[in-house]
Amino acid sequence: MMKIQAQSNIPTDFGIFSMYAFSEEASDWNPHFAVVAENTDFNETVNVRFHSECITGEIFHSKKCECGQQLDAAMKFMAENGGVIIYLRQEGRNIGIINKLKAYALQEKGFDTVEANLKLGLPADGRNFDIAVEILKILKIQKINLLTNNPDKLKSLENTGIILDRRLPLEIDSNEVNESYLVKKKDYFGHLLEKV
Ligand SMILES: Nc1nc2c(ncn2[C@@H]2O[C@H](COP(=O)(O)OP(=O)(O)OP(=O)(O)O)[C@@H](O)[C@H]2O)c(=O)[nH]1
Ligand SMILES: [Zn+2]
Repeated sequence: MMKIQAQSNIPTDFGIFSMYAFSEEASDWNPHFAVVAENTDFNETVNVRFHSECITGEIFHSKKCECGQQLDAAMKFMAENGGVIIYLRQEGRNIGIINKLKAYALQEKGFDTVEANLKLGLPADGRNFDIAVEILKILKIQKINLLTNNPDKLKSLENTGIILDRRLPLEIDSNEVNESYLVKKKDYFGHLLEKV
């Protein structure tokens, strides 16, 4: 069973957060995280972001997606309003970084973000958000606002006992590279995007 393996404060440019690592085994090198802003009251409605890992976007500032900017915007929002970022080790919509780089290589040849995954024999989106729900339950969070544009994340809360108060949009302006990626998100995955 997944549980809290460790917890510590981390001072950041946005403020102080408390970082929890979750895994089944303490030896797991890729635990999921809950990153909790100061002044977050778990007994009130809690602002929450489910965020899937994106090494290219978050660490190397790739312009192919908007993940890094979304993570920064979410941290800023949580620092100002209280809340929790649940950081899921679901790199590349859960196909892993090696497969994501293979998918990017196919995208260089003209396949789009969905076609490239399918061409590799992988699902367009291999995630489910049950782990995030499990983390909310471990933290005893009952009622949330979810920062997302992704309808699947909203659906994942149905019949879980977690109450969704509001969806809070987290929309980033497109750049010259990622516009078609964002259009595909909207048209294929049904993301609630208003700027594309
Ligand atoms: N396979 C694949 N994964 C990608 C690609 N571009 C971004 N990703 C991954 O897509 C995921 C995006 O996750 P999130 O930031 O949680 O966002 P989301 O599901 O779009 O929903 P929001 O909550 O609206 O941001 C990350 O795991 C990225 O690594 C791509 O072209 N191919
Ligand atoms: Zn990304």
